[in-house]
Amino acid sequence: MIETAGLSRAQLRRLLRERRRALAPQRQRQAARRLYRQLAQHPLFRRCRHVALYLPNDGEIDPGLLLDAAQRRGKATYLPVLNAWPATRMVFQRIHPGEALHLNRFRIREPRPNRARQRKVWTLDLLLMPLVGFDCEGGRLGMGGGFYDRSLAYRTRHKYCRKPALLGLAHECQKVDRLALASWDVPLEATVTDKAWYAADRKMMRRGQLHRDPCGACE
Ligand SMILES: Nc1nc2c(c(=O)[nH]1)N(C=O)[C@@H](CNc1ccc(C(=O)N[C@@H](CCC(=O)O)C(=O)O)cc1)CN2
Ligand SMILES: Nc1ncnc2c1ncn2[C@@H]1O[C@H](COP(=O)(O)OP(=O)(O)OP(=O)(O)O)[C@@H](O)[C@H]1O
Repeated sequence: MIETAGLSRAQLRRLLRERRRALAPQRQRQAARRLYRQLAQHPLFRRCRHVALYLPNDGEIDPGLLLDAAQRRGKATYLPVLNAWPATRMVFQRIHPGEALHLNRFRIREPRPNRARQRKVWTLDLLLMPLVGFDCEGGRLGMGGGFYDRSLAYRTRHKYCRKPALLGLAHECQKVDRLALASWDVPLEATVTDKAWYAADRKMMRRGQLHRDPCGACE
């Protein structure tokens, strides 16, 4: 496991991105299958009706099998869509199997913006987030654009809001000893890797319940 002491967020991001990009295609496929096995039968995934995922980029662990399973099971599936530059907003838009995609400004595939198919993030049940790095306490390091942080900023105002459940997805080799929380960081309920679940509240997590109380303002 990487020790973060003495490393800046930028240095850590570079190191961890190199690590995940270095995984051979066969290792990536194996990790994706293992990730699927970790999550597909978990109550948080089984019960969710509206789930946002991502299409893998830059060596990220691939949630494609979960996307297929969610669609087969009749769940509504969403992908992140960036608003046109210079806007810094990211929204979640429903995606159907076989839908045409284009490349966004970071060359990540996403659906063409269509307001009618977008859903407010706090009305989703489950958000599966791509991680660059993570710790065992819900700490998360992303690509550094602040897109997920800004989308989730409402959670710092409504601390007891439990929607959506936030699960980070990562390769095991992206685990670090400790990530300092910035004031805008929203902790994850858990991170799921190809090997294990890392949750601050393990018992609740196994039962598929979240440790937060419902927030009336956000229901
Ligand atoms: N698969 C996936 N989709 C996603 C995200 C993600 O992390 N993974 N995002 C999560 O936020 C958003 C895109 N965020 C990004 C933020 C920064 C960079 C970035 O720094 N990219 C370049 C350098 C910048 C450039 O080309 O202008 C790089 O690769 O270094 C990429 C994506 C939306 N979609
Ligand atoms: N709620 C917010 N409002 C405005 N700016 C924000 C907010 N949250 C984060 N940011 C900005 O986003 C930038 C990136 O933050 P950080 O380094 O934590 O990225 P990250 O968590 O790795 O990225 P991401 O959220 O895209 O996965 C920071 O410079 C911060 O100022």
